[in-house]
Amino acid sequence: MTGVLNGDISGNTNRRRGSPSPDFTDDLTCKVMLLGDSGVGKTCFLLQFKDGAFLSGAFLATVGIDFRNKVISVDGENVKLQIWDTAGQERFRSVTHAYYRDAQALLLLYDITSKTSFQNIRAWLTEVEEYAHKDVVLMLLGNKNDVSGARVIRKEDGEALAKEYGIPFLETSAKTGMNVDLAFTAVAKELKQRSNQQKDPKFQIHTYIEKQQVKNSCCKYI
Ligand SMILES: Nc1nc2c(ncn2[C@@H]2O[C@H](COP(=O)(O)OP(=O)(O)OP(=O)(O)O)[C@@H](O)[C@H]2O)c(=O)[nH]1
Repeated sequence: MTGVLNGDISGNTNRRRGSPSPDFTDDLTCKVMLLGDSGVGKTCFLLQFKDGAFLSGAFLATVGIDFRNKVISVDGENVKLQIWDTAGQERFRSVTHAYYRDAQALLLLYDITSKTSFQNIRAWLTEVEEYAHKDVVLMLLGNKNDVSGARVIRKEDGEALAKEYGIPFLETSAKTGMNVDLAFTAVAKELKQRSNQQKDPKFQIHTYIEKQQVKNSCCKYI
């Protein structure tokens, strides 16, 4: 929705290019990239997480790539998420490819009201395989789950596709905020765990997401 065309705006001038490892300064810094077709809701998803706000109204496609930072507390430690919002439009693809290599996590979004955006997920995963680091943390997100009347992709279809690729899956809504924090927290926990294996070696992103979803659905009825 917003957008600037940036060069290296990471601020991490001393990082080796191509390394997927999180940075170790005072806090852990992790680069997370949002991917998916134009209009699936990447910018709104980021703004909901960053500011707790939803921008409805006219849709303005992202130009190139944009980023926002947010520090969250994970198990008592600060994790700085540097979140890159990419343009979904095909014409910016060569710009965004250049950034894949530095990302430690990729959130791949489709729109549950758009069959094309779901069908294109396989193509996005091929790009991920080609341009991202092999150890990147990946998550599939079916966004716009608030628009139940216009749904064309069943939750089971999203789950099945994610299972086929062995990646975690969530349905989300950038409008209501449903599972937005959970997606980023799960990624931050996974990256933190990778940075310090001894502390919580048993952490499993799939299990964490499943447990949190059960917890959230139980809380609705309390
Ligand atoms: N109902 C509903 N609408 C959403 C949601 N997320 C985004 N939208 C709407 O979908 C449209 C596209 O959202 P954006 O966030 O700009 O999409 P994008 O993926 O960033 O698009 P590009 O920048 O072109 O890649 C906007 O009109 C948003 O208001 C959601 O969760 N629910």
